[in-house]
Amino acid sequence: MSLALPVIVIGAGGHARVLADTLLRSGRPVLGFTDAKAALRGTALLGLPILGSDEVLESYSPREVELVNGIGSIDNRRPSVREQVQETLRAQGWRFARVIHPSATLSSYATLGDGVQIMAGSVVQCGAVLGDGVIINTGSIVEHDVCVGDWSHIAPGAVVCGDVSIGRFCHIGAGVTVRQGLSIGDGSLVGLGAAVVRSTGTSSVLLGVPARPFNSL
Ligand SMILES: CC(=O)SCCNC(=O)CCNC(=O)[C@H](O)C(C)(C)COP(=O)(O)OP(=O)(O)OC[C@H]1O[C@@H](n2cnc3c(N)ncnc32)[C@H](O)[C@@H]1OP(=O)(O)O
Repeated sequence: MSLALPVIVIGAGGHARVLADTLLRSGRPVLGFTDAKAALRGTALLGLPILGSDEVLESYSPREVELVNGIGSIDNRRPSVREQVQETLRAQGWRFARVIHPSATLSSYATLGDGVQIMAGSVVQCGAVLGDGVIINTGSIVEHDVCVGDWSHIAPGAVVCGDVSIGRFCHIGAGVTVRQGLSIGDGSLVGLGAAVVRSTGTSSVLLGVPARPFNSL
């Protein structure tokens, strides 16, 4: 992957704007955003054009441009639009760039999947393994040897202590704390502010301090 290639951000919502802002701050050229809403075509965000729907990508070559997935995720619903869009475009030959904010502290001994996004002020410590499409959002902490599975989102201000294993397609809500050494199963949702003190199985919904399973969401 060439870091010098310009990028197009897929989507034009809040997450997309934060990513574009981060890319510009990193000195990466951004050509603009895609968005399916026809009315937005030709308008601008952060001084960058909304180019049109994803069909506009036909005018560009994957050899000359990379993509950034600007579609956020706020829950554990599957299939997520974020994942579907990226996998569809990847199958067409597009590469998804990683986005790492210059203020993030990222260990050289962490392992990053395709299209990982590490936002402002976050910390990822040595031995961490982040899967494809993972978001480490603003000001969150991913401690040593944590594994975060593909398409999971660590929301702003969450703290994941050492040796935790988080499955694929999980949402770890804003301000959550996860005790060291625990496992959180694939497809789980931890509501904002929770303190996770026990491991959980797949598709769990956990709320509160200490976090308890919640079955009616
Ligand atoms: C950059 C960004 O902004 S990234 C986004 C970061 N945001 C997050 O991480 C938010 C994660 N989402 C949450 O925590 C949500 O509150 C959810 C998913 C747990 C629940 O959302 P909804 O399904 O809309 O549920 P709703 O708000 O209707 O609440 C249902 C019940 O659960 C309670 N509840 C909701 N969230 C929580 C929570 N985090 N902890 C404890 N109780 C909660 C509500 O009080 C309500 O209880 P009631 O029925 O007794 O009144």
